[in-house]
Amino acid sequence: MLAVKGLQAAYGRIPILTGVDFSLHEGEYLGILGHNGMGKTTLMRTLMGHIKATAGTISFNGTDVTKLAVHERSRLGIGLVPQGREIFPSLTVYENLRMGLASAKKEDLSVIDEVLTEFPRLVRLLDRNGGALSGGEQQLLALARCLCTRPRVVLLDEPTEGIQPSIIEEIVETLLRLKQKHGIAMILVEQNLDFITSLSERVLTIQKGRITREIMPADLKDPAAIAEYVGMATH
Ligand SMILES: Nc1ncnc2c1ncn2[C@@H]1O[C@H](COP(=O)(O)OP(=O)(O)OP(=O)(O)O)[C@@H](O)[C@H]1O
Repeated sequence: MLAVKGLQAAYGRIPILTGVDFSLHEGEYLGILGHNGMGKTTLMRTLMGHIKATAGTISFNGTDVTKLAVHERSRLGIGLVPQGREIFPSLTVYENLRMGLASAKKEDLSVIDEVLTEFPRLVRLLDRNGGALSGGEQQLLALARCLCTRPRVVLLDEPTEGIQPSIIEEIVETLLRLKQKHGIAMILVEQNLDFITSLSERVLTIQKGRITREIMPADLKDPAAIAEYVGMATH
């Protein structure tokens, strides 16, 4: 579904992605684990088109999207839930969801109702300002807003950052439901080992802007082994 080959990206003259290679299968949940500053967010933003690739290719369902604009990738079915969530704090939950329709050719409000069936917690909060939600509720809103673009692959950047464990559980359940019911594929970038292992079918590790290891599904049952591979503490 997604094939990334030799992908490079930089901030000015500073290279950050130094040759990323991986592929994602239809409907797959793929985890990417890495320490701070290893290039996870840069990778997600380059896949979405917010950062220009300096070399390499990104192909999505057979189309080369490497040079396409963000809205064009969005229309093809790539969606990003950014790190930090980027909720509009002074807009209501409903208005935030409506922003998710902005890249569509024609605004179809029924998409919001459809998406909300998977987010019962948000239905009770539709008139509340985004800024008055908890971190976990904002994360659910950011995910729901992304789904309003009707993506076939969602790029989810550090969704558990600063979020209470009880709502992390709800995010996990929501993501599993999306996979089972809608077959959406997902790339999950995380530092939370438990979260990533409970959702992913495969996990890749990233170090200094390149993929260094693929952790097989059998190994995902042993978080201690994974922690050792990536030199991380279990959460
Ligand atoms: N706008 C920018 N200008 C210059 N350098 C940047 C910029 N954004 C990030 N960097 C640098 O690029 C490197 C990779 O950053 P990136 O945010 O992709 O890492 P990350 O793996 O997502 O880290 P984290 O887990 O802390 O979010 C870091 O060294 C960071 O300081």
